[in-house]
Amino acid sequence: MNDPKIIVALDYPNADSAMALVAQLDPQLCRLKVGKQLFTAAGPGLVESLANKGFAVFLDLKFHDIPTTVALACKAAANLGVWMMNVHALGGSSMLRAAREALGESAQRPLLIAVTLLTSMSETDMVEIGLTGSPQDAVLRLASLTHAAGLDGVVCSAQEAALLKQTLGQSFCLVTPGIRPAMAALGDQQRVMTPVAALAAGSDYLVIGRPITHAADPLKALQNIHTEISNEENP
Ligand SMILES: O=C(O)c1cc(=O)[nH]c(=O)n1[C@@H]1O[C@H](COP(=O)(O)O)[C@@H](O)[C@H]1O
Repeated sequence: MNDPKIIVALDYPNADSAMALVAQLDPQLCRLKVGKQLFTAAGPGLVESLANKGFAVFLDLKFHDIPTTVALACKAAANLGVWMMNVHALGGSSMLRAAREALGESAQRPLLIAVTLLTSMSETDMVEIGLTGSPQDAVLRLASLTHAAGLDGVVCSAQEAALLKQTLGQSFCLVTPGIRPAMAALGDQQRVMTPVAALAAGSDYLVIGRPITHAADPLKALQNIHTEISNEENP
């Protein structure tokens, strides 16, 4: 498979534990996501070494700050050779545009996406922070803002994927965490979907962490999901 749909979330406390998993994985089968925990513990050197091993790396640091700071952070991330990075759409239009402009127009630039509403958030959580309307309303509003600012796509729940593809077009990239194979534990995720259902709904890439990294046999868990997806795509 040349365009792996699965992004394995490397939510590990240090480089050694992350690399122990990565040693079992194949860049033809999955991409990798480095988030706040691992990046803070292991630093940019780890990101570069994953990229040098041939993995497409999604640097998930969810930048959210004043426009100039975010633009400079995006430039620094691009210099690490990542495939994709993200910012928070809640940072607003000026921040989103500054982030996008910082990456320039080269064909080799990383994809830039924005987090809409975290998949861990329920309607009750939204009310607490003053967001009115349904999760779908908030995601559509933030994704439209992101689209208008010229970004490549959003992170959203697969539950919102069909609506976003319909409204913002097929080429707007949808990256969906909150993926749970049937019977898997939900953990802190609220708005979840199975891998096959998420792709059918319009997800372009599936971010999967604990169902793979906490499995007794992580490689087998990845292969099982991969097979399930491939069977659905090529029946
Ligand atoms: O930006 C993300 O990747 C992200 C956004 C979001 O709304 N929800 C979400 O779960 N994530 C990330 O996706 C991964 C999900 O991991 P699991 O819940 O273990 O599959 C974690 O690394 C989260 O940081």
